[in-house]
Amino acid sequence: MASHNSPGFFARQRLSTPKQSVSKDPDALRIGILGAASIAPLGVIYPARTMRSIIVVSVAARDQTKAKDFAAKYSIPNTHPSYEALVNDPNIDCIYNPLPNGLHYEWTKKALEAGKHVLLEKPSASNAAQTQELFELAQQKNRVLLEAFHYRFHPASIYFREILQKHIADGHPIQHVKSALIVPGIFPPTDIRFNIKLAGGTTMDTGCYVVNSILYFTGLEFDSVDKAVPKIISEEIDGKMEGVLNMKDSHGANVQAHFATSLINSWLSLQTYREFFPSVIVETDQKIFTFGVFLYPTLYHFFTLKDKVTGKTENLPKAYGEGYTTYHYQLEAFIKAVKNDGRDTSLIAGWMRGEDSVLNMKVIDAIYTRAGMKIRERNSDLGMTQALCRRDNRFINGGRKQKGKKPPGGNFKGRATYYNPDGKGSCGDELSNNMVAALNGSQMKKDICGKSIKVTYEGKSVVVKVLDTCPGCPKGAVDLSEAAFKQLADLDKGVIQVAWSFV
Ligand SMILES: NC(=O)C1=CN([C@@H]2O[C@H](COP(=O)(O)OP(=O)(O)OC[C@H]3O[C@@H](n4cnc5c(N)ncnc54)[C@H](OP(=O)(O)O)[C@@H]3O)[C@@H](O)[C@H]2O)C=CC1
Ligand SMILES: O=C1OC[C@@H](O)[C@H](O)[C@H]1O
Repeated sequence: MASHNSPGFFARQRLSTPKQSVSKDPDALRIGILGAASIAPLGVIYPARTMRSIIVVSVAARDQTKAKDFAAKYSIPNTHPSYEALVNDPNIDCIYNPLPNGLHYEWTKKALEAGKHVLLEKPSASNAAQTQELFELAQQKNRVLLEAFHYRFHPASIYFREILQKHIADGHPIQHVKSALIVPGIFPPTDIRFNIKLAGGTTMDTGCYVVNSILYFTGLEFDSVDKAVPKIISEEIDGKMEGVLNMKDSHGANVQAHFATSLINSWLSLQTYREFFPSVIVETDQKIFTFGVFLYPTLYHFFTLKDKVTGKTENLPKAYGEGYTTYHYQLEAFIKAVKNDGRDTSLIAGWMRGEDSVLNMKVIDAIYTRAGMKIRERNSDLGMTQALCRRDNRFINGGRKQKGKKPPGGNFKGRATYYNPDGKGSCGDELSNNMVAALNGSQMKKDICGKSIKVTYEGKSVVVKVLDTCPGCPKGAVDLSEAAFKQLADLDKGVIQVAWSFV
């Protein structure tokens, strides 16, 4: 497993983006790609170039010119005029689905119904009920369906899991787990990750890896979400999520797993997450195992093992294998499963079974519920959800119309969250006073700047000055400074339902 003879950093990067394709076997699997997605080259196109057993035959995009340009750029021989045409092409064996999350269910279902094997990007669907349905259908159709948790197939992940599981089997129970994936704010606000209609949110996007790493490496059983604190950046979109999962070990003992994930951190603030970034830390009665950079082990990774008795930390050898990417090892595993007619995947190291995908989504659903947020829904369900939200908001605001320049009177109800105000708020004032709030975009007006509101929760009240706007917060909502929120509830609660009025 040690990496003494494995390729160095630059050789590994060259292996990630091969320019030429090897020649293909006559019975090579024929795979088509849904959408000219950014992840498609790394996810499938480049790894397929190094394998005789698979050929990328076509891509379909909503706009055919885009599909043709993409095909030309990546030497894909064909395009299809629509997603529908691609999944129904009898000359295609497998489909790669890297569409936005909210379209995973619909197009995977169509592909399975058309008899295709599917490599499906993470997270598998918008919620656990959809995932369950997809895997039932795959079983019914005897097709392979794999959720693309690529990191699991890399030799480094397999090694880390093996040494950890051996230590547990030797009688050392897990006492605590911590997993985090903090991505700096590299995606624009228009990105699919911030679109509720496409089932966005950081818990869906990066959080799904964090949840998966806890389940996969530790083998602990999920019990419940102890706490989930979101940073909501627009309607139902979590830019950050932190919390604790209650897990159980094989003896029924409780173990807490801390998780943290974000899509909006600045590069600088990554420093504060250095101890996590992006890593899995597992503490047993005797040792602390760390797998650093678990998600991108091809780029770089490290393993440390700290002895709690001696306090000594040992660096374990790295495990780059032949130097290929996580996506390469994943595609090899997918091909193996498809070529194995019995569909026995039990011997494929790292394999993500249907029940693992369903559980992963159940944990994500439970995190959203604990955070007081909605679980993600299918695209076509969204019309109804929004209608319900509008009704809720009318109720929250007592049906009052807010006209004119005067700050609205009356009593309001809505969601309160908290943030760390710094610099100037949208009113132009320094937010140095701790007892401040940002009012939701719908109710915030210029002449509200500097007005005080009294916010009440479970018999406790706090008076705060409105100096800022929370554009993405729903009507009725207030985003309180951390200091103000603390006077009403434990920060662990993250989201509370409050009543408030102008004073
Ligand atoms: N495994 C991994 O390492 C990674 C996985 N992912 C996952 O892959 C998926 C795609 O991510 P990414 O490649 O970054 O996303 P992109 O936005 O680059 O690609 C998504 C594709 O979906 C298609 N699409 C169809 N309907 C819509 C719509 N309404 N709005 C926007 N796009 C639409 C577009 O295809 P068209 O060409 O037809 O217009 C677009 O190319 C996500 O599920 C994400 O979680 C993402 C990055 C890394
Ligand atoms: O690998 C990844 O890292 C960044 C994420 O936003 C992306 O969707 C994910 O798959």
